[in-house]
Amino acid sequence: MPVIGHRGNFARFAFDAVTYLRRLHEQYGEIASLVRGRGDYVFVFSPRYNQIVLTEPALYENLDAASSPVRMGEDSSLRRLYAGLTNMNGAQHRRQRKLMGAALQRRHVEAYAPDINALAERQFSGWRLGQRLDLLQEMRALTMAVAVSTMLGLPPDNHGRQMGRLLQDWMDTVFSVRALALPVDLPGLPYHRLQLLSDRLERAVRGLIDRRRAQSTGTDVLSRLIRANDDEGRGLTDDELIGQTTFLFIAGHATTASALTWTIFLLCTHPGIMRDLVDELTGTLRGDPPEVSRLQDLPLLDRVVKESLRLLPPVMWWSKVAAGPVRLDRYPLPAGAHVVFSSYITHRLPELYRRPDVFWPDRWLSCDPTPYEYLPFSAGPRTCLGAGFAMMEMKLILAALLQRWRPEMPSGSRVDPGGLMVSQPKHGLPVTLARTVGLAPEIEVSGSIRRVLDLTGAPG
Ligand code: HEM
Repeated sequence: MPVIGHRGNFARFAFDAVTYLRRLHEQYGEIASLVRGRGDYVFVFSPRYNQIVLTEPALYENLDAASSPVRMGEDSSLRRLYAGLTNMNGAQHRRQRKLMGAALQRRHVEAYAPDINALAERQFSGWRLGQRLDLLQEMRALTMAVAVSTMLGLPPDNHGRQMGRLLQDWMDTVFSVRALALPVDLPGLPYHRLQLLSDRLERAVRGLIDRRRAQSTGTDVLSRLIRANDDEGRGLTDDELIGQTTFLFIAGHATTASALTWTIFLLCTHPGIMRDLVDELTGTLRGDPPEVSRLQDLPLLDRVVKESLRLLPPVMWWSKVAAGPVRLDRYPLPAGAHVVFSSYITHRLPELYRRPDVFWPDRWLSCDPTPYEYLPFSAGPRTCLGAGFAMMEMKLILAALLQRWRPEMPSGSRVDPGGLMVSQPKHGLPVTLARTVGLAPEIEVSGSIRRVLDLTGAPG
């Protein structure tokens, strides 16, 4: 671009990632770079390239403190809070992933189902017929309550809510463009606020770790992490626990809230599928909260969730960094090159998914993609450790919500996908609550969602 050069491309990507990625893919195909002739920012879109980038974590690493755009001091609270599993590599990552994997084993995760059901019930029983609410806000509040309860062992009110707000505030600030653009620690500037917030959050998380250590029997993820030991009998240090606790909270709740919101949006715009799903839920569960063992009796719910994560994946793109000079297929890339891959684009390749822009849960009756063709949770040795948790949480919440309420969007609602990395409707999702019986009306939606969603109906 004139004057601003490649920074212009970067800004276009940052302001509207989906449109930018779509254009790049349409124009250049399965691989493209941010700047013609330079390999320091590269975008890949096909399963073949996804596989190359995701199977060799020693060559394509995750962004750590050194490669992160966030500036942080060597011995700072910000650096310790930032040291979550996703921001480390090599032996350190392998060791800590094993310990986290032990804490997030399936049987431990499934034991959280009654807590999730109770929190969902509490939220949905407070709603009133005809009430208007923003479903995105509601889903955020609910997934945050689930995160503070299951990850940290805190009650959803008072202390839990305060801790949740502090974590959320830190997360919003650390990834804010203003704090990134001007990393100067002077009173009044956003970066200074980030330092103060980091000190406060670190003190709060340390206090929580001390209390959980003293209890020694907790079943929340933090308590299990504290008790986890590697082959040599070594557990995580307090500093390591601070990074992992913060990351687990961040990883777990905004993503799941986004996925739930998009799923409800897709159901509102497809009343026939909503009706079939409500029939399946009420026919099987008869109004009861779903026990985890009954989820296997809800095949349409499974297809709806899978299809929603295909069409509107919460994490639209993710990136890796070349550990040294590498050859990506026939292209030489310098050390430190960023390689962005996008589930969003891969999930819309017509050679993999027929009529890719259509919400069509029944495609999953016969569709069986490889992990590099369907990757809402990434793929390979660094795939999301909470995928099982997220799938269970989404299904439990949807089953509880749709047995009680039918959210209806006002016809003509404007929906624009937004969010830099975690996708969500820019202006929330305003809905009115109707009774679950009967068929929802057909509605028209406007906004840029129309460019990425084909509402003409599933193939016959
Ligand atoms: C719909 C919800 C979620 C989505 C879409 C999602 C997606 C992702 C993605 C794309 C990654 C990056 C993987 C990579 O580096 O290649 C990731 C990593 C991770 N996620 Fe999730 N996630 C979700 C929910 C959760 C939950 C609920 C938890 C915790 C209970 C969780 C824990 C993690 C962890 C620990 C990692 C780091 C793995 C590693 O670096 O080895 N995620 N997730």
